[in-house]
Amino acid sequence: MTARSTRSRHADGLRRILSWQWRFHPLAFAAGLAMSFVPAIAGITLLGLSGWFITAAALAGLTGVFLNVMIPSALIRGLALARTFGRYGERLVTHDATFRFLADLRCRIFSGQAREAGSGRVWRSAGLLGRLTADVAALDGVYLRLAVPTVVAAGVGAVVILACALLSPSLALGPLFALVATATVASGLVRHRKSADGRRLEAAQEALRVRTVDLVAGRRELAVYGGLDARRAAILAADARMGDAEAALQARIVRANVWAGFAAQAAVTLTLALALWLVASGDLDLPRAVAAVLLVLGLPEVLAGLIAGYSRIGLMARAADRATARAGSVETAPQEPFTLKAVMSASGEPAGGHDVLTLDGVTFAWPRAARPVLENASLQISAGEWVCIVGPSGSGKSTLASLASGLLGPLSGAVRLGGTDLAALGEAELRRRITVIGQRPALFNDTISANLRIADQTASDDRLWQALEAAALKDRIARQPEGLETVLGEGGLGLSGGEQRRLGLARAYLTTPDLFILDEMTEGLDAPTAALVLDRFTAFRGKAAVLMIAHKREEMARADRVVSVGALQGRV
Ligand SMILES: Nc1ncnc2c1ncn2[C@@H]1O[C@H](COP(=O)(O)OP(=O)(O)OP(=O)(O)O)[C@@H](O)[C@H]1O
Repeated sequence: MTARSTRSRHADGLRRILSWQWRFHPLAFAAGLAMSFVPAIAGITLLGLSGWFITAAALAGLTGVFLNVMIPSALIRGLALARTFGRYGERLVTHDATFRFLADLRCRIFSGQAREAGSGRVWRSAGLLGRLTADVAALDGVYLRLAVPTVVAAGVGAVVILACALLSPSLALGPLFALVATATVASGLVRHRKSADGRRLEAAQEALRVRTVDLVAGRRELAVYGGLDARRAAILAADARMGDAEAALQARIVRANVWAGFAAQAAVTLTLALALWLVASGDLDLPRAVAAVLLVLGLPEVLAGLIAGYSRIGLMARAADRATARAGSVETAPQEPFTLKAVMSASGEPAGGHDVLTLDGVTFAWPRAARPVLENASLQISAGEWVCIVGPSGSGKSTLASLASGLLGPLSGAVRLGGTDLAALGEAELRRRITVIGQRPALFNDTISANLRIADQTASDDRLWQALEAAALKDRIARQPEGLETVLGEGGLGLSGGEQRRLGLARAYLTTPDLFILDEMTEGLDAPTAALVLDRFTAFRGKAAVLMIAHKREEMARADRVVSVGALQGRV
């Protein structure tokens, strides 16, 4: 990719963020910009007017010339109030505009991401989630630290140049120089925004996050196998890299500030010299000369905001590229609302015939895999039918279960529920009609009842006990002094592995889906418990169809049909 195309891509991300913010909240956007001028103009005018007034009053005192003090002192009080309240109002309005926009953008990015995850193009991970939240946080600067300071610096700079030119045309030179020099420093920051430091900082932050999560999640294995020290060293290395990258970035920011400060002081010196020369030559009176110098003296405060914002433009530009790429798919993706009519016929039967689940010529490959896991796989499961999928380890059984449940989307072919493509079903509808029981249920550091009610917020205690009984766990929980209110440790600590799996089953039993998808349901259970769990599930499932990934004979014995994953793809 050429430097020019990368540059325009970066500019595009930032431009799109700004244009979205304008489109979503035009009033707040414009009001924020307008409000930002109030404290800046009031502050700089206050400085110039005060300088003029103090000098003019002193001269009037010395020479006895009449000076109307009422109007300037009233103006000074008014400007001081305008500056204070203007700054408060500006913060309120610009931050409100930004947070409203970010709330929208966050939803767009996350729903775009969910759609992509559903299409199988990417998969969810803690790293990705961290990146997304960091990107959205970085984007609050696009309006607040780039757009507002740029517009304010240009506007206030023009006002000061005009005011100085009205006092004496040559006095416009100082503020003009300050403005051009600051713009040059800012454009240097824009040119360097793709420097390796920013990318290194992001990479180190990500490594730190992922390694810390890994250490916490895997601390038991690491302690058992003696890997804690190596992990700790890896975290410290990422932390050191982050510190180095941050220091390099800060050094550039400091250099930019030094140059901008130098340029501002040079502009003040130039204005002072010109003003003295004009006073000496009798072309300007002293109060106006002081006013001009103080007007230019107030400019660096306004221009400093610009440099501070542009110092972080690289981080913002990369965040904007990633965010717009993700949220962009939401803009273009068809947002067909789910309608019950589209799926069910008047009789309540699935509209597409008697099949509950249809896989039609499904092909799927994991990113970066040499070849597809599944190629042209087809399967039909009728209402109430129990189908077992078997196959050697790594043949793609769990991948098939994820495709059938809509957690992954096929690269080609179609997966349909009751005749409707899964992609066309709303997420809530999909989860209501399909219940997935995976190999390892996610259990939270909360009470047993709260862990169960994830599946149904409104379930009564009686229903929870029924579900626990169906999962062969009722007696075990009833023995706990706190019963349903027993608090589990992180990841279900306090229950054995088999009990944790059965609690996952009990949670699934709070749903009434058309299709259960079971991935090695009785894995890790002893033979009598596995038989009990299968008996209870058989009684519990009612008319729901079942797609079961199975390794055990006892599981296959319950099925109406046993199909190998190879046979689904026409390989027997
Ligand atoms: N998230 C993933 N990213 C990349 N490749 C994956 C991912 N999950 C699975 N695979 C690969 O896809 C192939 C099929 O995996 P899958 O888990 O579907 O097999 P399986 O038949 O369920 O195996 P097992 O019986 O051992 O659970 C394997 O080669 C595996 O390495």
